[in-house]
Amino acid sequence: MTAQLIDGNALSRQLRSEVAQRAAALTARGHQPGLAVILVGEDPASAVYVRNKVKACEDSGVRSIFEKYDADLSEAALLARIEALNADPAVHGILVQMPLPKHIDPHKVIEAIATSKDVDGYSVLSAGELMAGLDGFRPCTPYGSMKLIESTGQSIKGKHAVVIGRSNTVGKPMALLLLQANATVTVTHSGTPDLGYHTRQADIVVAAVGRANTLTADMVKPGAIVIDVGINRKADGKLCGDVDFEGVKEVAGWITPVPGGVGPMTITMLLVNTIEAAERAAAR
Ligand SMILES: NC(=O)C1=CN([C@@H]2O[C@H](COP(=O)(O)OP(=O)(O)OC[C@H]3O[C@@H](n4cnc5c(N)ncnc54)[C@H](OP(=O)(O)O)[C@@H]3O)[C@@H](O)[C@H]2O)C=CC1
Ligand SMILES: Nc1nc(=O)c2c([nH]1)NC[C@@H]1CN(c3ccc(C(=O)N[C@@H](CCC(=O)O)C(=O)O)cc3)C=[N+]21
Ligand SMILES: [Mg+2]
Repeated sequence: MTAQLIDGNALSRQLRSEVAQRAAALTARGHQPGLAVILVGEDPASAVYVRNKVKACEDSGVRSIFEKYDADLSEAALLARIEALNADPAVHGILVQMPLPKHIDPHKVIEAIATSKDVDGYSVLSAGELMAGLDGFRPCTPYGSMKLIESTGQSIKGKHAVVIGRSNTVGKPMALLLLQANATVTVTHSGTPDLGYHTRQADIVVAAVGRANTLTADMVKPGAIVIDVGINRKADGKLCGDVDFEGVKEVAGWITPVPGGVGPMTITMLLVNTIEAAERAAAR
């Protein structure tokens, strides 16, 4: 192995100890931060992620309000719950786990969440704030991926970053954050004819596709920083990312593992956003 491992669990531990200090300070002033996490339906992966989020809250002194509903919950009932949480001063962040059952419009749900509590950074207004370079909640996965890149100590300015994937929650905001850090950014997607042509020029690659082995060793420039957002389940039940870790680690300069890379950082940045929301509320 020539690449250095970027340890998302270790970086999460560091950042979560800061979160815990800020949570304790708020709690001492009578403003314990609170995060509402809503899960609708029985998706097993969602259940694991939600459990991780609730546990991370408990470990950091953030109060979690976990609400689990059957898959047949009506859209109107979910919107009513969000209205109630919007109005609850003890709730500073609201997260509705995606994906939702088909009869519920995710856009309606996301836009129902008060912008001041949109700790996922999924709303149109939060996305617009990011695009405009204004302060707002940044989506947790790209935000955490930036922290992982920064943890290498390498300057981002002037580097060529290639993002694979253009979803509203990962690829697009990732590209904007890299652009804000003065990288030269290329965004690729399923319509990109020769992915390797682009990634071979990249000093930084962020893979967010949802397909194992999308990035292989022959597609990576020696010394590159490789961030693997993908979460895929192999036939043996184990998790893997979008990157052929075994091959790419022999070429890259830095690489994140799956599990233990971006996943824990997503949860950490959710806590950071929640603390930020609680601090803003306490200052009002
Ligand atoms: N670790 C974490 O915390 C998180 C992990 N994830 C994981 O990250 C992955 C991506 O998530 P998400 O962005 O929500 O997924 P989406 O399915 O919404 O987006 C996938 C993107 O990949 C692109 N794509 C598909 N095939 C190719 C290809 N062959 N070459 C290049 N691009 C391709 C798609 O292109 P097009 O737009 O043209 O369809 C699309 O833009 C998933 O595995 C997901 O589970 C997601 C969130 C958090
Ligand atoms: N409203 C909303 N916000 C989200 O942030 C959101 C979402 N919906 N829907 C699904 C995706 C996915 N996501 C992950 C979070 C943690 C891990 C995570 O903890 N991963 C561990 C492994 C977990 C396991 O063992 O399965 C790791 O990579 O080490 C993964 C993925 C958040 N998402
Ligand atoms: Mg997120």
